[in-house]
Amino acid sequence: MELGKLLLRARMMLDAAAHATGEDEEEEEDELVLNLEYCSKDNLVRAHDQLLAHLKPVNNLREISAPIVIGASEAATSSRPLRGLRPIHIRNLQVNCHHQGRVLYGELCVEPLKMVAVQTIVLDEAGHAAKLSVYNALPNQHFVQKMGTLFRKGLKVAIKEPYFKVAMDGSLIIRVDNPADFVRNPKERQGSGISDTSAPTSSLSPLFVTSSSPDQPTAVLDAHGLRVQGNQAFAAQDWKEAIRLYGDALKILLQYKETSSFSPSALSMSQVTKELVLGFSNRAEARLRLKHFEAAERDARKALQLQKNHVKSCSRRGRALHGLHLYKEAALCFKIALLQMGRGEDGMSVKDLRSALQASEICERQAKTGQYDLLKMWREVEQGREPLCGEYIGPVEIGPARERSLGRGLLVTRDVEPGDLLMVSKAVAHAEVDRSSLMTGLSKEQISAACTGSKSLSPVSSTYHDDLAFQIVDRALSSKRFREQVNNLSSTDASRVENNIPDMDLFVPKLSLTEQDDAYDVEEKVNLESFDMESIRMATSSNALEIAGECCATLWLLPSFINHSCVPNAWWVKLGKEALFVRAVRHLSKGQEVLISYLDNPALPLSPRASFLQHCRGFECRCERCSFENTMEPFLRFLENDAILRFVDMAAALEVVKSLEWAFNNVTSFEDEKKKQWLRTSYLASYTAHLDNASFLQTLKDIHPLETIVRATHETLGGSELLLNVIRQRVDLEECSPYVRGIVAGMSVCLYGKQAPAALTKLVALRGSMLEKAKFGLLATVCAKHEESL
Ligand SMILES: C[S@@+](CC[C@H](N)C(=O)[O-])C[C@H]1O[C@@H](n2cnc3c(N)ncnc32)[C@H](O)[C@@H]1O
Repeated sequence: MELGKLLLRARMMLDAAAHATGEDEEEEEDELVLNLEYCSKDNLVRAHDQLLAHLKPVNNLREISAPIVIGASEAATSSRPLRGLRPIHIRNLQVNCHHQGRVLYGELCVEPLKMVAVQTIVLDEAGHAAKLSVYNALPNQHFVQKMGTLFRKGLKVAIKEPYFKVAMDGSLIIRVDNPADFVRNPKERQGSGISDTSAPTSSLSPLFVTSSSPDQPTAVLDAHGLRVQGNQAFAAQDWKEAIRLYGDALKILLQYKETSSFSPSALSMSQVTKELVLGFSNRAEARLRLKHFEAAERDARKALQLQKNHVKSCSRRGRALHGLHLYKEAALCFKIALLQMGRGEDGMSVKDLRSALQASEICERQAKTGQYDLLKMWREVEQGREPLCGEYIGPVEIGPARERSLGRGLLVTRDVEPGDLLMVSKAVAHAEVDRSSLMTGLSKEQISAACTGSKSLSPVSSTYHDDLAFQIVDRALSSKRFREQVNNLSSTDASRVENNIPDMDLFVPKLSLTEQDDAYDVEEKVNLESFDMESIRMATSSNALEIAGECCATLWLLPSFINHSCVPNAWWVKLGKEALFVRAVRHLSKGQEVLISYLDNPALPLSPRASFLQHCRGFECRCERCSFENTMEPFLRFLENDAILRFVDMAAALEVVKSLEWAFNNVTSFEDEKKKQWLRTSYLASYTAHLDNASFLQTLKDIHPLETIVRATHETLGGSELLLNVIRQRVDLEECSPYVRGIVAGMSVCLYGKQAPAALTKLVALRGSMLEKAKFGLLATVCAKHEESL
């Protein structure tokens, strides 16, 4: 006790002296030394040997089963590579200090003894000694038996970022919590004397390569330490760090296995195998959290190859296969896991496994039949839950776009009817921004652009795309198949990819068991030449769907081949965060290209449509509606000038409608019936502004406003959730003509597929109220802010 106090006092005096002279820590080192009496080898060794003699019977009997203090570390653990750590001597250690960026090189100079931790003494190259306690180093009886070898007298060691402290008995010790910080036979210090630490190291973990002939316990011990650290990172939800640490542990074990294959010791190999199973299985779980399904599946499969009854790995493989839309295979894994349950494996719940199995079976049915209970699913979304939804690929394939310059497109492989489901796709990346942050710092211009729907609502649009790109790159680094899928998406210029029509097989769920993928795990060598961050960012900004009303952007793979048109023949509806339903809204003949509107609201005039596509998707639309409206630009500009306040000014809206209807009767270029419908759709907001205004309806009685706009919208867009909602709120459908009721029913089928009429009416009502809450709620907030700022 006295020894420690004395030493502390000496330390404090030296600290105070150093502060008084204003020296910085780097230069203090040579003056600030411990009282050398307390790091004399002879004193420490004598005391240690006495204790060892006293405890010898116990240590010899190897009966010590003191608890392993995993995770109970007082000091931050390090396990940084040796390369880059600067050497430090015992005499320069500071009490209660974790010497970051430093490494202590030395040699063990006593036989170890086992208390809660392994106790030994380290002698540094300057001839000073210190007590050393290594925790968590003997995780089970097997290691306890090997203690004499693992901590043998004379062993050269390196202690990374040493933590020097006063022990419970008042003596000073170096405490190591993470066994990976205790390096045996460090390569960098095989010479003698302190030199700088720039010795080259291989790309493999320094823990492994530093052992010139890796003995098994050393390898397993180091790997175990890294896995424990991986578990700590996992508990802190640092999935990427956990993956890295588990990966380092696996590298050590795999290399050991390879080099020791000629002289396997049964016991040590089973230890290595056990560590490998846990390493692969835990890494699979961390990868599942990041939705890196390909790599997670691979890890869980490897764990199962080593131990086929490992229930956790089986369940993890099931979850990964489910994420890859291989529902049948996933269900099989859950069934096997359920069969294996209760045979010694803990930490798994039968209930969870059963519900995972049920989920995969439901998705399997959906994926096979294309039948979904939409009402149930939407209700779940309304309650904030992500509905169970399997991916479905219907009658579609990738092919050349109808216009060469548009590159590739998605074509139907058979005739389809309005309302037929073409596909249900699950997102590969999703990014959201917090609405409150969105509202602060918006300029007036951004607010009015948001009100007209002409631009991304968000001034942080680029944040979405960065976020999406990071998610994609991370997953792609661990999967060749995913890399290929992403590499095949168009970047902003579709014409560059016009001749590259990828095989549909690449986008159909399939298990990739290629050796090459496995090599990425071990070597971490990924060819990034055609896969840099910038091209991924381009691909996300040109393919992700940005939904202003929900403050989010999402990327799907196969739907990314669908080109845009302001007169679409298909419609997509996002259900929850991840599922995208694509339906035909017209009859399409086999081989015809599927065209969708990328706009959240395509019932807008030319200029906001063009501005949105340019701003958010980076292209100028060449569809027939835009081409026509471009030729009418001067007239339309005149309308927009008049209608600048059309969202708040009823009179202006009426003027727009009157001018258009006048032009349809008097200007020859507007005679074509189809073009009239396009323009009415472009000015839908002006028409609907007066839907429940009797005098307006009277003024335009010649054109029957309601009939006119439902027909125009149906013919131009197929369906519009916005219009259906306006009608639901402001018009009594029972009192409308059968013609209007027929078109409204037709639009509902286009949007939600063929359903019983009662289910369709409920769906329209449910979606209407949800849209109001989400999109109109947000727009109302933006408009209120706009009014405030006026
Ligand atoms: C999501 S991708 C569609 C698939 C793309 N054509 C391909 O080959 O991969 C979007 C890109 O297609 C092109 N594109 C789609 N619709 C277009 C349209 N109506 N007018 C002009 N370019 C269009 C643009 O280059 C846009 O950036």
